[in-house]
Amino acid sequence: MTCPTPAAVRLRGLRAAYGGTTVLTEVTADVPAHRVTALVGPNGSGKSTLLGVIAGIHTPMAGTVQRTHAERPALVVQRSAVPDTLPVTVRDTVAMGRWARLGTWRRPTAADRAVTDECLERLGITDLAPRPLGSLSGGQRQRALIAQGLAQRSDLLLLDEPAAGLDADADAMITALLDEVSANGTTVVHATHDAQAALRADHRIRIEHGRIAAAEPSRHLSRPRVPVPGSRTP
Ligand SMILES: Nc1ncnc2c1ncn2[C@@H]1O[C@H](COP(=O)(O)OP(=O)(O)OP(=O)(O)O)[C@@H](O)[C@H]1O
Repeated sequence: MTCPTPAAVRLRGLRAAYGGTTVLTEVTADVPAHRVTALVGPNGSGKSTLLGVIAGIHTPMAGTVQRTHAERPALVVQRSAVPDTLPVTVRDTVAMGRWARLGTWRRPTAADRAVTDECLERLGITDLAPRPLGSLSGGQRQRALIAQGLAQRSDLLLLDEPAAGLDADADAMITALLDEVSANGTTVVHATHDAQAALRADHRIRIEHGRIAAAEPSRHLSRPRVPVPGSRTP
């Protein structure tokens, strides 16, 4: 199913599997550029797998993923995917978001450190920066992972249930953040079980049993947006 605005990601006839088990079948959909798309569906329907395929970390068995983005996608995983024992601080975790841009040998510049500071601040975790990641609560850790995703400054931001387990204030903050990021030119896709969060998105793709069940724009999609080149902000 396609959407009426320019697509940032075009998925055509995708099939994805783990070992011999197919979990996505004939997935065809478009992700609108510079908008927030909510990926919805029941547990096990294939949302995380599809995010992995879009991010390029899960290779599909068939079909194509066409991305119009210039930059490597930023994927924010669920906090449960990060081991408690990882011996890094919150600042290290967020700074890792800069690694893809740094390359192997370059040291972080003042600009890289400024982006890290900005993302810590944006997620309200500056005071947690020196703490080991493993010592944080689930919600605090989730914020750190989102800050890491923002620090990549990618034009395609993918998030797997970013607000799961967050309190109401943090949930509202994440929603506002995703809107702000997309308004500044980044394409956002987030998997969610939150019906309200899905309704607030510009566009929704519903997956059931590994197949696209529906793709529907909201009224917001006709809202004019003027992305400002180079001004993607956390
Ligand atoms: N690493 C894996 N190895 C084998 N099977 C997997 C793996 N990861 C996911 N699966 C299976 O693939 C299917 C889709 O899982 P996926 O995590 O993509 O669903 P989801 O919609 O994100 O679920 P949830 O809402 O519970 O997070 C499920 O049947 C799941 O059991």
